[in-house]
Amino acid sequence: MTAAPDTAPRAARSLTLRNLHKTYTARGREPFAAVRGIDLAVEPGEMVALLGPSGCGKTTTLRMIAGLETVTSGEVLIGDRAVTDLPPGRRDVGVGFEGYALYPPLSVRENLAYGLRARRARDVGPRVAAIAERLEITDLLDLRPAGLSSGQKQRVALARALVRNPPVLLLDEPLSHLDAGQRQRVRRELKVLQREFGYTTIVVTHDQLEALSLADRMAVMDGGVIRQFGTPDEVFDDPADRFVADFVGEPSINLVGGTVADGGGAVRIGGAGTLPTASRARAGTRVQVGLRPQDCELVGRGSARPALSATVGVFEYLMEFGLATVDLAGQDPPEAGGGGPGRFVVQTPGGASLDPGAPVLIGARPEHVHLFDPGTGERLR
Ligand SMILES: Nc1ncnc2c1ncn2[C@@H]1O[C@H](COP(=O)(O)OP(=O)(O)OP(=O)(O)O)[C@@H](O)[C@H]1O
Repeated sequence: MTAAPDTAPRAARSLTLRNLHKTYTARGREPFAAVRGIDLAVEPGEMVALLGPSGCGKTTTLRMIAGLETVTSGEVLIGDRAVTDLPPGRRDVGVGFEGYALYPPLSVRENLAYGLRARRARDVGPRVAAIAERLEITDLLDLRPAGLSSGQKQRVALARALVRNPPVLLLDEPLSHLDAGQRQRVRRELKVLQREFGYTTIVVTHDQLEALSLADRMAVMDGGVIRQFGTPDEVFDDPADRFVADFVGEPSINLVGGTVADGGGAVRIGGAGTLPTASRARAGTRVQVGLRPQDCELVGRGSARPALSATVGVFEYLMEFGLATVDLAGQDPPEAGGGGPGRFVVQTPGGASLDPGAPVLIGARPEHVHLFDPGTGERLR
């Protein structure tokens, strides 16, 4: 009987986190709860991005999954096997972390082959050559790590994580040191490899575009908890709260104070006018209104649609689309230099151009007008 070749896709495994906590305790310092109860169910072969501001606990979470950090409480399961207390080498995960040791005395080729040899894999040479080709590091194979740039080291670290076809792959900012062109190519290759081999993948990133383009679903974290877990579309179009609405999206969502209009279904924004909303918040409720630049629609004068009156401040032409910064009518003047309370950014279709000083009317579809509690940031549905 012939054994299956080493390069065959491995049966994908699920990855489950159950009420995961991490409290750092250092002598002479207050204990610090970096991760405060994370539940996450990643499907076999799925790619999930952990996204969130610096210090929100992304790397700590990844390190606990890898076994590089002890777990204060909770469970990590790969498939149905609890791995919480296993050392990293027995978890069957591939790790591509920044600065995760490449062995300095070994060449890049030997670094890539090392893990395969340790597992008595076959076809070591061809497998190393194949992954090197795909990550554009063939010409680096005979160099030692010390002679590599940070971008080159990053691609070698990624190749080393991928060459084993691990059932679970953990990546921390895998493309951060690459230049724009290379980042795009390696990102695409990573996605192709992931589809081909079916590794269940968690990728930590600061970069929203990276998260959007790579991930099947994303978990938006803040303060050691997951605020929302969903597809990029769900998170963008249906944010769980103001934090998620504000963190995800480029340019940022417009936020302005308003009051739910008589009869509901619309929200009044000072003297600027009203917008329709799908929220069922009660008439008279004071709210914060969120509307994405991409969801703003320019309304023709004389239209009966509810809309906000504004004046164009600046217009930036960005080829495929334009960005107009407008001042809403009847609002407090915006703070000097920054987006004040009455300032909106409006994305316009390519080809359209708006002159500074021009009056405009901004409308939106009701489902795009999100209302939040001004104090807690909770979504008012
Ligand atoms: N070994 C440690 N001892 C004490 N506190 C730590 C330790 N490692 C991390 N922290 C703290 O835990 C919090 C979460 O850190 P973590 O590195 O997980 O965040 P992150 O979301 O990955 O941030 P970044 O995007 O900046 O890497 C931070 O406030 C950090 O200062």
